[in-house]
Amino acid sequence: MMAQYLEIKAQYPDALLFYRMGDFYEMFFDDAVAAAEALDIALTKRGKHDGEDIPMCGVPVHAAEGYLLTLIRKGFRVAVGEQLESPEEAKKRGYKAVVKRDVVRLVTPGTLTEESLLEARRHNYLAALSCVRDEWALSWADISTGAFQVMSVGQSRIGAEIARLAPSELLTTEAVDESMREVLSDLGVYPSIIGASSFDSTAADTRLCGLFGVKSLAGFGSFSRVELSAMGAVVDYLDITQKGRLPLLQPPKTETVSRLMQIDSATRRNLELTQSMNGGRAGSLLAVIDKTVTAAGARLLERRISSPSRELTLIHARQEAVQWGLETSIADQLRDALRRVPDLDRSLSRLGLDRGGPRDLAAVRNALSQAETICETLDNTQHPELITDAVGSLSGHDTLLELLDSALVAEPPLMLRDGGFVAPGYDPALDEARRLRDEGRAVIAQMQADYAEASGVQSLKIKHNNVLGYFIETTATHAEKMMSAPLSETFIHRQTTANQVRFTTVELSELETRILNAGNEALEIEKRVYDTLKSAILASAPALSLCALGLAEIDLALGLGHLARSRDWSKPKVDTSRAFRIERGRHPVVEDALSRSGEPFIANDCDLTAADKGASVTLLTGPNMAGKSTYLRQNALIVLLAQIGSFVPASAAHIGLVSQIFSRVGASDDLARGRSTFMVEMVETAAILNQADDHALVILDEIGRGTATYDGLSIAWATLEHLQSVNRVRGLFATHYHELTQLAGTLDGVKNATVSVKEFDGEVIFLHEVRDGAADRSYGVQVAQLAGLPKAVISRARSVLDALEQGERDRTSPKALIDDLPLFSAASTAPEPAVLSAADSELQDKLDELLPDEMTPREALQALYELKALQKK
Ligand SMILES: Nc1ncnc2c1ncn2[C@@H]1O[C@H](COP(=O)(O)OP(=O)(O)OP(=O)(O)O)[C@@H](O)[C@H]1O
Repeated sequence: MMAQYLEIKAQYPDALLFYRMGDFYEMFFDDAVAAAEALDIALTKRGKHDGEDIPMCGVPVHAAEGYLLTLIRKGFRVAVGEQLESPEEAKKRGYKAVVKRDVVRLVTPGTLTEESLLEARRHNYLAALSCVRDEWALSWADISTGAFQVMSVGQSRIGAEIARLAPSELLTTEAVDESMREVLSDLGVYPSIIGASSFDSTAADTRLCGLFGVKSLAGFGSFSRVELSAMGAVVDYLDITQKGRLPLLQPPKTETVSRLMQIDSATRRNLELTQSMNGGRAGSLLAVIDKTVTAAGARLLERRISSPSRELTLIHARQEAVQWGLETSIADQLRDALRRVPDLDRSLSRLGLDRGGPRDLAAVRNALSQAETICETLDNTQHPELITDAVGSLSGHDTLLELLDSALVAEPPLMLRDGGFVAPGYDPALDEARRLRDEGRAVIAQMQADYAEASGVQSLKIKHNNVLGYFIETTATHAEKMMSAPLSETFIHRQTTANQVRFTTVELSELETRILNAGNEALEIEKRVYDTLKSAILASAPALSLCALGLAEIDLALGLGHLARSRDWSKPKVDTSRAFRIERGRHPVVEDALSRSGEPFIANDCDLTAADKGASVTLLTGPNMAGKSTYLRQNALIVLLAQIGSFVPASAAHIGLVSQIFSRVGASDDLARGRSTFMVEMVETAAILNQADDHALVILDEIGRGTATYDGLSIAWATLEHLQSVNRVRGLFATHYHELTQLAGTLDGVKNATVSVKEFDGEVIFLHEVRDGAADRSYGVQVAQLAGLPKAVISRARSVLDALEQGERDRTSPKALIDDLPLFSAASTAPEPAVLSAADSELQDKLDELLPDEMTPREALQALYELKALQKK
């Protein structure tokens, strides 16, 4: 057995080998050590190899999925080695023959299909990155839904595209990995390196034609060599991991960079599109706007947010669909029906890989029957084009639906091997076998009663297990009686356990054979029915995928419509101009968070409309905490929402198509890669200045703050000039360098805006209102006070600030000025006690007790005297 193990393991050096032994998957040697630690299970040993103990650990087959999930999440790949014959079959080949085993599947993060291993509302992409003669292409597939795409991409955009797709697994060759290592590790992507032959473009052509059963791929589009190579690698890897069982992939679709709004990975992170800064879905734009009720609808929304469009007709068509979702009077009825739609895509893919079960058949049936209901509700009226197309895909499945309806019970069991999912009346032979089997069971019950009476042992039971089959069981106290004459003539002893004795009888054995035969027969028939139903479903797979997409499209239109209605969003005007006018815009995520604590969000306008060939940049100054970052982000998000076809959180918006969004918001260290905060900021700024075109939207938040004041100011100054004159972008530039506001007077298309605050009694009150003009100061000290800095530090900071500002006005050098400052005043001021003195609190209590409305003038006067006295004390 060990020889067999080692032979199989040698073929999968990079994966853990799950080696099937009866009801367990066992792991040996280093695999066992690694898995025991990762799974937190006991490490034992079994036998010896080269004189050394063999480490071993194992997981029960019935619970294997949970363990697989943990291992995959921890970055392992698992080769599942199954027994390909029964021990009895093996024995026929000789007493010492080892049961045949082989790997039936390599489980990797990008090739999962199990419901429990996948996140329902997220895609699970397997991607391949290829390079042929300096041309690059990415191909990606989600085998759990069948989506399959390819895209040629310039080398500089690879990082951005991978960030958009966020694949669970990326395939490359050694050479590609070497040249892209820095970009990939920046994104936290560690590729699976596979052989260069998987990327061979000629082999890819043959492989793809074979997969789709066509002579030429021309019918799907024309693909370049590098595109073929990337697609071929995906398919070859699927072939390797699925051991020749290829998933149901849809024909490949080409995606073109120029049709999508380009968003680089830093911007994606900063805007928290599908993930918030802390890595989860909660707190992201996606989480706040997702009102879909099906998993496929949610996945469609994720796809849209990750890649907003730049095609006007498509955006308008999507807007129409959302408008329909908002206005239709039957929205609630439709959403109710959609809620009952199971995940058709994922069931289809499991059936395609022969990894499905009766519940997947039922899922297809339930989805089709809901689709029919929805189709009937929608069929007779006029709809926007997108919805009409979607409705069209819902019908035409009557024959399949009727077949599934008549063949399946309402709620089938999980496992095929348990049987019991075919409806009575569907197959006469099955009904007959089941009748025999069930009658047998009734006879057993009768037999138990008879034996109990004949033996006088009332507690006697007839039971069943997989080792003994049917047997008669009594407690050990009756053993002697049962095993002596006359009872021993009927009851044949089989087994004695700690508390029980087990018997059989000739009659019981005969009955068992009858029941077993009938049961087996029933199961065999059910398996045949399963295969027929599965084939019928797979024969309609392309139409079913379209139906799934149609349902998702309707769900998404209703979801975004619901959002627009419930949050009072409006339909933006999107065209090819260079307009950018947002009235009373809001930040959807911040607004959502504030509304939960009952606080209002202050809406703000934004006008970045640019002249034909010019730029339009607003310089935003204002105190800390006033809402500058929120304002910057909200305008970027509104554009993004507009270009996915959604309504936007504003009372009106007019947006000329944006080609790229860039944002530099907030700073983060990348110490692991030896980059300081300032370095990260400069790398990102460089990317913007080198790439932004005149249809880009750029939002920069406090650029240059990570270095000395004058260095930072100069960099910010030059950056702004470059964006205005060379890139000619529409943009927002938040800064604390008030010196920059002078540029508004000199540079065309640059204007100032500020977020207003009120100062009251030395404290700032944030109004969060953006208005024209420049701020005169940052109120940093006041904000620091709000944050709870000790009073002594605050008052010292105030005097330093006053002196510095005075110095600037008098043109004194800061050095001389600082020399003049009372350097030790902070140290000499004793920190103010944080706790009120006894007299203070007495005074406070007295004040609290007074009720002026209920006092006579005399009482009031008296109280005044008392307060005075207390204050003296
Ligand atoms: N328009 C608004 N309406 C209501 N509350 C707002 C608004 N904008 C911002 N806020 C609140 O103010 C807080 C601070 O906002 P933000 O981080 O945008 O300030 P900032 O000006 O960028 O600050 P800093 O300069 O310190 O980075 C937010 O967390 C939010 O709770």
